[in-house]
Amino acid sequence: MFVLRQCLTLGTKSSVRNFAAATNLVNVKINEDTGVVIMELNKPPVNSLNYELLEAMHRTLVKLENERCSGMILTSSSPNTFSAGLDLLEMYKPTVDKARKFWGMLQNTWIKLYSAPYPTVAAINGHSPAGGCLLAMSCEYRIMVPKKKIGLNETQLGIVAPQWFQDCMKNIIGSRQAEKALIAGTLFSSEEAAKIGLIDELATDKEDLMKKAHDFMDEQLGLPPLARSTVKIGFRKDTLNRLINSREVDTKYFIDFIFQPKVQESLEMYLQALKKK
Ligand SMILES: CCCCCCCCCCC/C=C/C(=O)SCCNC(=O)CCNC(=O)[C@H](O)C(C)(C)COP(=O)(O)OP(=O)(O)OC[C@H]1O[C@@H](n2cnc3c(N)ncnc32)[C@H](O)[C@@H]1OP(=O)(O)O
Repeated sequence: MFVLRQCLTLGTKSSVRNFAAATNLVNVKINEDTGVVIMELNKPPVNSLNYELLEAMHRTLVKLENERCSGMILTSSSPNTFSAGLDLLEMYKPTVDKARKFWGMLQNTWIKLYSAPYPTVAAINGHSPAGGCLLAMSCEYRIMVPKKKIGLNETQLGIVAPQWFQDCMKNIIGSRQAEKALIAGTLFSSEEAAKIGLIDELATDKEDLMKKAHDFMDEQLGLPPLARSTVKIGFRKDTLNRLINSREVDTKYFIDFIFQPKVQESLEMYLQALKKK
């Protein structure tokens, strides 16, 4: 398998097909021999998750259900950032309809990614705060380049990581560590994240990152797929059902929360600080 993959990546046998996407917000390539898909987020400069990017991801995940997808590696085309998390402009002075549509698409995308039956790896090639961390945590395995930041930092911005974001973290690093990290809104360095198990492996550089992601994929492809996915979904179903059974309430929390004047003030100040950087 390793030799086959090397041949493919070195281009001696080109069986990698671009996956026709309706937008260029995600680049999707499928290796027709192995069925492994690379989904690269491509919304410069920092892959902030707005409605359009989430919709492109969601559409891809739906499409993959009908393709011979054996596994998916999620990464980013940005040189420095995996994803900057939710697009703050979606939460700053939106209309109720726009905010509702945005949140619904975030929920849709997360449900698809978290419940994907095939193996999923986050190849985290840059910073991954808040919603970026959620995407990474929704994959089964996380590998990260050195000296970047990852975590659910919402508290530091005066907002709150929703229950399902929190559940994902708890499932990975345990309740005590998650409680501390969520209350403080900690952004961990890649090295710290590896120590507490928020990421599974540290890569030395981007090349090593993709090699390690393919290595993990090769291991998983050696397992009986039905048994593999049944165990995966068994572990994830409580977290999934908690959101699926309360989507409307979760949306109402979001809307009520972001329309508070204090929250809008915090968002405005944070956006200004980011622009001034
Ligand atoms: C009872 C229960 C109640 C529940 C209620 C729920 C309430 C709401 C829940 C909301 C959950 C929120 C989740 C989120 O994901 S919020 C977003 C958090 N993200 C961040 O804090 C990251 C911010 N960005 C950065 O720190 C840096 O940009 C980064 C380290 C990622 C990259 O740094 P770099 O130096 O490379 O790039 P710049 O900072 O110069 O940024 C480039 C431009 O991009 C703009 N930018 C950055 N991040 C965002 C973003 N998240 N959204 C929109 N725009 C962003 C930045 O302003 C720069 O723009 P300009 O080029 O125009 O200056």
